[in-house]
Amino acid sequence: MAAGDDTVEVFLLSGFLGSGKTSLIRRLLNEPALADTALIINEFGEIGLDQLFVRSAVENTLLLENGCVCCSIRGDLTDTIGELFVRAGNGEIPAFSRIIVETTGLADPAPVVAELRRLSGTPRPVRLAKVIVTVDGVLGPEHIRTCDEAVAQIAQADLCLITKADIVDANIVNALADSLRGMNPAARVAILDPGALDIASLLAPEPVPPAPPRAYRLRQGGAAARHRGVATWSREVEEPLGWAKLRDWLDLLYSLRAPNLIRMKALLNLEGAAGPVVIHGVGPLFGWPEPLDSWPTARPLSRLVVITRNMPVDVVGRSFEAIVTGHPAGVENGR
Ligand SMILES: Nc1nc2c(ncn2[C@@H]2O[C@H](COP(=O)(O)OP(=O)(O)OP(=O)(O)O)[C@@H](O)[C@H]2O)c(=O)[nH]1
Repeated sequence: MAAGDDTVEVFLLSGFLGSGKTSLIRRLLNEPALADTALIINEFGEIGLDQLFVRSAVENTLLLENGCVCCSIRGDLTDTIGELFVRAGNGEIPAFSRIIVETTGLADPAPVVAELRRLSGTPRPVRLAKVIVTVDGVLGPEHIRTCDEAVAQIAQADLCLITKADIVDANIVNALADSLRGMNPAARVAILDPGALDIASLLAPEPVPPAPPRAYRLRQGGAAARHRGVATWSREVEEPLGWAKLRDWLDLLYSLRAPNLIRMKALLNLEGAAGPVVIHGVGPLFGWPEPLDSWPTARPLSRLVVITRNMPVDVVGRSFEAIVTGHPAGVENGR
């Protein structure tokens, strides 16, 4: 917020599925300097998980549900920002001076930017401060090559932030940075430091763009509202799940369908585990299961989300029921 000004700054955080948006938010919200931040999370799929992973900000967090902010729920963002003001006014949530909006990993930020610029009538002025786009240091080049959504996000960025530089060769990161500068010369390109966060640099206004963005062509003619071939399967399970069966299911899914699996995330209530366990799949890559200290849900509960492209999503649900829960194949449990 500028000195002497009660303007609320909005930071729009976009970036392809699994590129590190939620991880960055978790780090940002651990910073005392950002305590006065409200968070709006938009997730693809019917069961949201990210809000559970951002525990420290939970009281200041609102979800944008029912679809992707760039296509199906335009206008809802305006309403959600209004709701933040109402809740802060009622004392239901702490006062805030900045808002971070996390889009889905498939969102085209352009219509969201347009909506934020049109925003009026709020109790305090609201101003879009900048668009930050996370770019996956490992899979970014592949996303740029194959996914219009990733290209549209980079094109809208004021700041492109390369993540996962801690697990990629520096030459690959530098080549990715060069290609981002080529795609959007108006954006600053930075590499996210896996150690200390440079908050000032992340949140500071970006300098005047050195050159207008170069025209670029999307392979399918645009990203917003298209998300072609994308489908989501999500499932909640009350009873604890067996890790061996889950692993068998994941092995089967990933050995047969890896190219079609663009994102998988799960909060798991595993038999014999002391607490919740989180697993992430980003493209064909799978991370180690990560234990959480405590349940972010009211009671232990597994939540799984799988996002696919160009594959019938019922395959995911049927194989899950057959291998993991033992319910007969074809029972409609997925949502
Ligand atoms: N090594 C490493 N892993 C990272 C980094 N950032 C994110 N990850 C991992 O990448 C996976 C996906 O990270 P998220 O933060 O959930 O990605 P996201 O962009 O919020 O994902 P969606 O909400 O599905 O779009 C997780 O396993 C993270 O731990 C990073 O800078 N370095």
